[in-house]
Amino acid sequence: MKEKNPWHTPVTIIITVIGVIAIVALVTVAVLQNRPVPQKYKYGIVLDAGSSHTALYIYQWRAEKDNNTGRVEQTHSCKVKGKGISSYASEPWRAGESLTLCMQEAEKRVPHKRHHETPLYLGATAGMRLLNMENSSASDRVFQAVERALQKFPFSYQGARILSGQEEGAFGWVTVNYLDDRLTQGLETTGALDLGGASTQISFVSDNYDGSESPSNSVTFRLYGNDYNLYTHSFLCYGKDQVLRMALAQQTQSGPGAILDPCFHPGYMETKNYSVLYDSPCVSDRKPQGAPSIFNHTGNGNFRQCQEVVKRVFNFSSCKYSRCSFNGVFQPLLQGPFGAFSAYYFVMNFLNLTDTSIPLESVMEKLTRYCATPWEKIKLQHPNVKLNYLAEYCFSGTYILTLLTEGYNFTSESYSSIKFIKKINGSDAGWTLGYMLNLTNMIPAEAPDSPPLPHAGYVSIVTIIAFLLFVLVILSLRPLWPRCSKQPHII
Ligand SMILES: Nc1ccn([C@@H]2O[C@H](COP(=O)(O)OP(=O)(O)O)[C@@H](O)[C@H]2O)c(=O)n1
Ligand SMILES: [Ca+2]
Repeated sequence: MKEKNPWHTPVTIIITVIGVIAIVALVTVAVLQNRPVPQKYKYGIVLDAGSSHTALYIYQWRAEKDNNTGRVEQTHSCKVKGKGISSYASEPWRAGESLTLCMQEAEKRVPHKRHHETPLYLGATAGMRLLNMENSSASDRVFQAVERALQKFPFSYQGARILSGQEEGAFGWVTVNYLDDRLTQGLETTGALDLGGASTQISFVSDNYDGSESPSNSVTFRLYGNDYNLYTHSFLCYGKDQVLRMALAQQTQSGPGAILDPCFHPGYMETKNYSVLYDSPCVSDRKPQGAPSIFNHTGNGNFRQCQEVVKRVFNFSSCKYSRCSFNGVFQPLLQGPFGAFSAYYFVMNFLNLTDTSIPLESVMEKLTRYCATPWEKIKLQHPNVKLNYLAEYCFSGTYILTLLTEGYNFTSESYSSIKFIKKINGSDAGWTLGYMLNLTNMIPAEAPDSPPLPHAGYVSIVTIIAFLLFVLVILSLRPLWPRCSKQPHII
């Protein structure tokens, strides 16, 4: 005769209730914890204070993905009216004032409730490097004025500073490879060529370069679990505007008063001021003594002769390393592909020469014809281009080809591995994005753990496991189930 255990029914009920609560709790946690957050963007603003002008860039990324794969993108850019901040050395307040319009635009573009958390950076490049060398208190005053102007805005101001040449080169390289999604994939990287008005940068990874030969040219990164040993060099004074000064300064040495310049079109003639020409540390030591205050600058449009003039701004005489580019600067063996941006793009795009599948020899022939075209004809062909910019494209194109081939040792073959680019996937190529990614720690050293399952899959699996657990609990309680609860007990 079996005696009924008085605990059977209550225990079963309690365990079942606890089980159900636990399962409901588990599923709820699973659903809530891994649920995609409603889409929310974060923003960052970088001002690129270049030697010739300042530009503002706004970047945005999804808040929940900031530590994940490359999805920071440029949403807006604003070109500051007027010249670069270094040109306001004698009236610094105007440097600050010049930024106002673009900053007001940024205030409208970034959603109001994100203003306070949006970091704002200003990075200055070669124009401020030169001003700082020439007159450091003037450069301090420019920064103070800029700082005062930027702090009036509601963003999270993170400072204004001069980037080193290495930083400028390395962050340009990070930007190009980030936008191409080469870093997360561990793919072969793209070298970066940046041409500014006052300096130029070359940065690339070369397999047979370990950084020991010239440590100052070496930058190491660990990004997404991969180590990179980057070669980078910034040539101060080798931006296209300063090289033009150097080329002119060199030609005035042969006799003051007039220059017949092969880098300018036949028929071009302007009266220029020596003091303006020599007002830069890149050329100031070459100023001839007792020269007249003005000179006649006349063009004769000859690419080959222009190339000879440009070659003279490079010094190839000594190299204490295994190999050099120019001016005794170490450069390992070139390893492509390369992306060439900023003035490289603007100039080659104007000249219709961005297609590098055209052989280098044909590019040179085209430039020869362009340089030889009379100035009057050039003006008629481009009525909307400002004349002082228009006059310089023959020189700038010649400088670019000479820098690449004679300076960096690109050959007819390796020239075709260069792409002249402005944007990659909607964002401008340049140092600004890499700079911001670095300062906001948005590129992790190690590859981020990718979720093993998307959210829906995760919820389904937890639900199935919970259900199985439930069944298991119920079955395990079977021995405790009252056998014949509906039958009258037989005593
Ligand atoms: N639409 C444009 C914009 C800039 N540029 C040139 O691109 C260069 C930009 O240099 P930058 O102001 O960034 O100067 P750095 O401080 O980088 O040396 C200048 O030589 C400008 O004249 C151009 O040729 N066309
Ligand atoms: Ca620049």
